[in-house]
Amino acid sequence: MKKIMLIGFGGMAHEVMARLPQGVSIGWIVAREGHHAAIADINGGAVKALLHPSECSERPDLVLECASQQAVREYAETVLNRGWDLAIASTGALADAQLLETLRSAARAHRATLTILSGAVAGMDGLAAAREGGLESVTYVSNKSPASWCGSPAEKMVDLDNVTEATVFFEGSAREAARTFPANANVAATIALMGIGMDNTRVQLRVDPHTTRNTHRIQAVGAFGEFHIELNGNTLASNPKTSMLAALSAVEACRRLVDDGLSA
Ligand SMILES: NC(=O)C1=CN([C@@H]2O[C@H](COP(=O)(O)OP(=O)(O)OC[C@H]3O[C@@H](n4cnc5c(N)ncnc54)[C@H](OP(=O)(O)O)[C@@H]3O)[C@@H](O)[C@H]2O)C=CC1
Ligand SMILES: O=C([O-])CC(=O)C(=O)O
Repeated sequence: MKKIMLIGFGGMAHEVMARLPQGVSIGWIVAREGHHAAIADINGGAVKALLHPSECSERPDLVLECASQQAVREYAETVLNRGWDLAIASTGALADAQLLETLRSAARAHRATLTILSGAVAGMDGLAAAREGGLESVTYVSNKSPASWCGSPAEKMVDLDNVTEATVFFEGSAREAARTFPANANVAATIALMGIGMDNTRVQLRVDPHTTRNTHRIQAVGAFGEFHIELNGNTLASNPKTSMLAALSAVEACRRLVDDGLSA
């Protein structure tokens, strides 16, 4: 049985717990103290609640971050310095070039892997392959409902309650997008990390009162040719900011621990 550590106890973490592949169990959950009683109730006390990964004295088979960019800043280096493999959802934390370098060198030094979950988008394998031949441009457009942008800085850029048609409220680099919208624009950072980088990836963020889905459009142009991907993702019932596919990419990372044979 593979035993993983979850970081976070919100929408994505609950989806992972509900869909955990056979042969994988959750040994530890890093969460704020307010969640510890609920964690202690899972599977008759089989899961240990922690305030920090350093409280764990065993080696998890995988540490899965489903929390926030702040959580990546707080815990990722500790995890990698112990030589534990880490997969992150809050990829926008890596818009901080210094943190990215720190985590890369910790992973190299301790023979751990730092996996960027594909999250809410598809095509990251093709984008990384295209990069090998040279990419000219990568653009990303995110289109979400007002509920998705609620609680984000979008509130100050557009009137979310009264918007009547799809409206662009942000244009800039992936680095700016990921930093400004930490709970909504991790996808911009993921695309940048797999493609032409944080400063060269152009991003447009839109609010659309006529949708309930999170739509991600990627256009990549390079020596390989050109691709356009449009993904219309359903959101989690528990969190309209988060696409179900993002949670499913975390589930798939767990499945890789037990499936051998074919790999994408
Ligand atoms: N790469 C991608 O495509 C995507 C990435 N994401 C990222 O995944 C994250 C999780 O999504 P989701 O589960 O839907 O979000 P939720 O807001 O539903 O849950 C986040 C959980 O993480 C906890 N948390 C946040 N920061 C910390 C911390 N520093 N220490 C301990 N616990 C922490 C929260 O604690 P509390 O309840 O105490 O506040 C909460 O339990 C998002 O914030 C976003 O960064 C999301 C969607 C797509
Ligand atoms: O889940 C999504 O559609 C995207 C998201 O929140 C993010 O990029 O942070």
